[in-house]
Amino acid sequence: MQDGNGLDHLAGERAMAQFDLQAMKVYLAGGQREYEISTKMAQLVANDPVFSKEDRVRLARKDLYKNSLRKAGHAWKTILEKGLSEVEGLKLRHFVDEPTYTDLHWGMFIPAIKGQGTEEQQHKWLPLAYKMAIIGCYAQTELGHGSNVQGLETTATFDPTTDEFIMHSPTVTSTKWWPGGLGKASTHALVYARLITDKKDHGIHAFIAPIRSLEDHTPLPNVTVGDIGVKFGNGGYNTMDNGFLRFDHVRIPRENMLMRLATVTKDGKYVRSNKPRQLGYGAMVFVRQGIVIDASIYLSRAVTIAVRYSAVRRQFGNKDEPGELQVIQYRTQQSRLFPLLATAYAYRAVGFWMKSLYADVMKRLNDNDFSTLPEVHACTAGLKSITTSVTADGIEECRKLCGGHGFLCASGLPELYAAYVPACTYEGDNTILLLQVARFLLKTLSQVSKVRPVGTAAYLGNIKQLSTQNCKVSQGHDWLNTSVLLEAFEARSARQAAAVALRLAKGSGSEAEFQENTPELVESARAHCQLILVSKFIEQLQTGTPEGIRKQLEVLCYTYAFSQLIDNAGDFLATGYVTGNQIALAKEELKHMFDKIRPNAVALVDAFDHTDDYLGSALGRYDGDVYTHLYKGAFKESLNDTVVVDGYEEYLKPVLTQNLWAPHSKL
Ligand SMILES: CCCCCCCCCCCCCCCCCCCCC/C=C/C(=O)SCCNC(=O)CCNC(=O)[C@H](O)C(C)(C)COP(=O)(O)OP(=O)(O)OC[C@H]1O[C@@H](n2cnc3c(N)ncnc32)[C@H](O)[C@@H]1OP(=O)(O)O
Ligand SMILES: Cc1cc2nc3c(=O)[nH]c(=O)nc-3n(C[C@H](O)[C@H](O)[C@H](O)COP(=O)(O)OP(=O)(O)OC[C@H]3O[C@@H](n4cnc5c(N)ncnc54)[C@H](O)[C@@H]3O)c2cc1C
Repeated sequence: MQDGNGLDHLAGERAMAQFDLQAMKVYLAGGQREYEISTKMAQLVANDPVFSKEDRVRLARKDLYKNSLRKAGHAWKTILEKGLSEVEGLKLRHFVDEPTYTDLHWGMFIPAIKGQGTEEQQHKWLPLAYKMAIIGCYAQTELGHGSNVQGLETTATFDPTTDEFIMHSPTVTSTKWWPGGLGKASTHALVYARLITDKKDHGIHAFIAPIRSLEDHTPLPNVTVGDIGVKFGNGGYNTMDNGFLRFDHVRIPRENMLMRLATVTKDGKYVRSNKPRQLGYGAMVFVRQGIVIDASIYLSRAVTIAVRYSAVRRQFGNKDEPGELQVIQYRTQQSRLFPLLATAYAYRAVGFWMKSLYADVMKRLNDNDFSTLPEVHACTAGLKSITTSVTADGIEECRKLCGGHGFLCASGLPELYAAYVPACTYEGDNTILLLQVARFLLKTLSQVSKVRPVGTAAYLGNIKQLSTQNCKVSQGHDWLNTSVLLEAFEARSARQAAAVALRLAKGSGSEAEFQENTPELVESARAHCQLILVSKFIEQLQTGTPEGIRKQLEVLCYTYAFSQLIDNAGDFLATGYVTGNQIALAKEELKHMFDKIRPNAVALVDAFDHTDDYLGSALGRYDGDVYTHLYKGAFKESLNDTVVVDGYEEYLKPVLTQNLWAPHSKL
């Protein structure tokens, strides 16, 4: 056993680092100011006992939820008392590190009002929401429909005699089901419902419905509301009160319909604005763009745990070296772990770019320029899908990389997975979102001779060239030319999209044919998104990365790109752009990259700057003192509260003392 005397068991690893760690920390934080805020908020949370994460996986649901309410209330009080800025508040929430009702209030309720409310409505609702005098949630999904938003059943029928909407849940399947914060905390719900005026159905619109009394928090008359039940895993997403909601002819004022995109007048006339109705999905675009950086953060946590532990853990050995080998020395461990490390870096770089993409589209929308909206939708939907799927799988892979100890909650990995994996479903099921990207690609290709594709789809403008010329790589180091690398990803994506588009074009255009081709459409969407990820990672590196970290970032970028190339070799080969030999050369280059990462691995995860408090992992501790803390941790287990277990007298003793076995027994 190691000594547990506060020594840095990873000091030798850290001494090998070949880059400027501090500069990397600042880069990953998004700048010096962000880095300072992050450090300050991490300490603030770690030093406040109310925010302790201890025992989260052992608490019963009621206690877990109450504790989460306590933390959220305390966080809000801290924000007000310390006068924290918006960025500081967001960081504070980040380090508190558990899903709670305030996420939906700030993350979806408020953005939806901003995006879909008129100025007058914003003036009415936003001040109340900003001071949290009301708590809002985002009630879109129903028991019967989530992905198919147009299929929602809740109705909002206008009654001109009273100037009100009647909110109603006509069927069991129309029950709102899943909205976070709805179950127990919210006073108001942003409800997506079918607007009906004069017996005419105008489709889905957004309404603000009060659901609980502001006096005593009881549900308002004819509102049935509650929590939907325990979810996957211990702790994890169970701190959130995902809820159900039914309306029985509940009346709300006409002004509670968000009317920026469409209006209902006092006399019941329905008037559409000239803005695209897709702006009604704006809150989803907002959250999806933020999910990419979140993916990087979650993946980096799992990778930090797995890298540090792999440097501490020793198994077997060889004739050439004394003692057992660190498991990080094994090529198979490296080939599973280092691409995930590189992926966490890639998603960070792309996440920064997504923020600028989102800022750009918002600016354009304010100027009534809707031209980039389809591309931004495809981008946010696609990257949300890819990054969450890879991250969820990556956390699970890191658990396996930590062997048996990874399966213990003390590793921090089971809870991390439980908290993260719903990201593959919420904000749009990942397959549904890839199909949206595929539709965008088909549309872009169908117009390519008339409309020059822009932004992330610009390469489709070169479809002829990309479809005819082949990869020029003849030696391994040819792959280190980023233009060559990018062209491979462009050609593979363009060819996959063109192949499925051609097949569809030859058909009758029926929905059945489209359905038949959805697996290929999803693959082509994935190829397009992988291209975006590789190209934006490269682009970010080429725009002013500090000298002290550039080399390492380049290594990570190649590692990411080569592992994508190899993992998807079947697709690359099938398009005919690359040969088997070229893939083999990329494999060799990837191994060279692993050799470059190896001495820097621990420092590269240190650069994510996750505190021990935030990681909550005995395996991922900064000092690497894994075994002492696993051992100490066992004594916190409630089964060990007594030496002789509760239940011994009733259930164990009889087994041990009554001789129930009989010779004729079949046992
Ligand atoms: C500790 C406490 C601290 C306290 C202190 C407070 C401090 C502050 C804390 C702040 C915290 C903030 C954190 C924020 C994080 C937020 C966390 C969020 C957690 C997540 C919870 C989950 C929420 C949800 O899941 S909400 C529900 C999401 N639902 C979906 O995503 C449904 C998926 N379905 C769809 O998106 C659509 O229906 C779709 C895309 C399938 C299309 O359906 P369709 O019906 O076939 O198509 P249609 O609607 O007719 O449209 C076709 C047309 O429109 C284009 N389109 C579609 N979508 C969009 C879009 N989003 N934008 C633009 N365009 C779009 C589509 O491409 C078609 O175009 P054309 O082909 O050109 O016609
Ligand atoms: C933790 C969590 C929090 C959530 N929070 C909220 C919230 O705050 N507010 C809110 O409104 N909602 C929320 N949701 C709901 C969430 O947005 C939906 O669950 C999500 O959009 C997926 O929809 P669905 O459940 O209807 O899945 P379904 O669409 O029923 O998907 C089931 C399966 O069918 C497949 N499928 C469906 N349609 C097609 C198709 N056309 N082609 C091919 N395959 C298809 C899907 O890929 C999937 O594999 C939350 C969900 C979770 C898990």
